[in-house]
Amino acid sequence: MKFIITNGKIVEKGNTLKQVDILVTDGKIQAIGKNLLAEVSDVEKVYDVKGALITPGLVDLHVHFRQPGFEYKETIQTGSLAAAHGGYTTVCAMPNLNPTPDTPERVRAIYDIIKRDASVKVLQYATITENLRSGVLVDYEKMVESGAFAFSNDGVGVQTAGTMYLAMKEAAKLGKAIVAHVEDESLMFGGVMHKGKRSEELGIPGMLSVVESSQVARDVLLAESTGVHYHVCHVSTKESVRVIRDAKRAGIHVTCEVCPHHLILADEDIPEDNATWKMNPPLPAKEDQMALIEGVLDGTIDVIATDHAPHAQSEKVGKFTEGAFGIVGSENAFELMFTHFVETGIITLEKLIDLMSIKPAELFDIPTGKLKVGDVADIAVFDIENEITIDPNTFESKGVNTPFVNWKVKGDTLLTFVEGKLAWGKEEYK
Ligand SMILES: NC(=O)N[C@@H](CC(=O)O)C(=O)O
Ligand SMILES: [Zn+2]
Ligand SMILES: [Zn+2]
Repeated sequence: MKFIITNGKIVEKGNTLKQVDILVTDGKIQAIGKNLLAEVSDVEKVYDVKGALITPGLVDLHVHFRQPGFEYKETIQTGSLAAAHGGYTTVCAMPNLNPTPDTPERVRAIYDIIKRDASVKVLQYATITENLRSGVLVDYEKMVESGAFAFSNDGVGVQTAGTMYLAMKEAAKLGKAIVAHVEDESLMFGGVMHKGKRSEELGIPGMLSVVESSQVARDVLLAESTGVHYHVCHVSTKESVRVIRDAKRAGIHVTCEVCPHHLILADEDIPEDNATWKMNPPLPAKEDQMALIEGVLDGTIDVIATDHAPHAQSEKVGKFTEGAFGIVGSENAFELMFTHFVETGIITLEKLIDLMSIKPAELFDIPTGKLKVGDVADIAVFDIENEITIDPNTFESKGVNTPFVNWKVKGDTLLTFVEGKLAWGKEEYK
């Protein structure tokens, strides 16, 4: 298959936009240049994107696809199509499933579904411990042999230092990362939103920041001791940012991600006691949000990940204490970040592409196209001119649980190609 994307814009080093055409042949980028249409024959399809932005396909280190076990919330098919709709070409799926991928057979069974159903490249995490909650480590070597991408107990924190230490030793031996959901359950005291002025006003049980940050502090020292690549999921507090900054200065191999919702919303934006705004970690205080932005700017925070966490509507209605933790993220992450961080001048478009595509792939050695001649054609095309309104009716995900309904954004996805195959395309391009 040979096709051309014409009249696109790419971002070059130094954040300059350049108008180009891209020629894709047999899944690879064959040429990037001007007027390619005039030079090339036997092109089977031309996508005229009329000045839209072309980026390397986005890479999401953190999604929940709910299969097996919770297919009513999402499946590998719907979740991966949602990812493609968001411009993602590679995503990493968390293991809080039923059964959890804690044996090689279970990991392989998930890859069988991925092969059959997925629209984008899906990499599956194995659990750190059997069944997430047990203190028993999985067989790290066998899990890696079966294709496990890295190790995470996302959804549940590793409660004892001893278990985390032994897990890190095993992962380090194999050169694999420990990707940590940091949550000390002994400090939860029933909290369901960030503890502060807003939780008091709303009368909702508050969660202390040390629930997260005390485990980050513990874990960076364990990472130093074991030499593992330690990656912190969904960092949300100023104390975590400070500890990670210090750990990086000390030469510890720690990386971390932040979610768009923690950068864009704070606890004071929660209008009422409604589980729409409930996620873990919770929407932080304004000063945490400022520290997260500072962390992105100074490189303490390495990447943006969505933590796409679909739930059924019936699980998200009602009060904070009643609803499930989590919001969907794949389909709006780029447009929210573009609108609230690039258009406002907080970061450059080049930096956003780095945070959402280049850096996550680099940190985890994920083979993916970077929009260079010879690379696999992992490509996303976004309309950054026209404003749209976020409407869950347009979602490919089964989950519509988002607090961003009716928000006006720019950066709507037009096309997503995975290894040269159209994974998602707006009606007019099909
Ligand atoms: N983020 C959430 O609020 N929920 C996630 C679990 C997690 O990411 O910790 C989920 O699986 O629903
Ligand atoms: Zn988590
Ligand atoms: Zn998660």
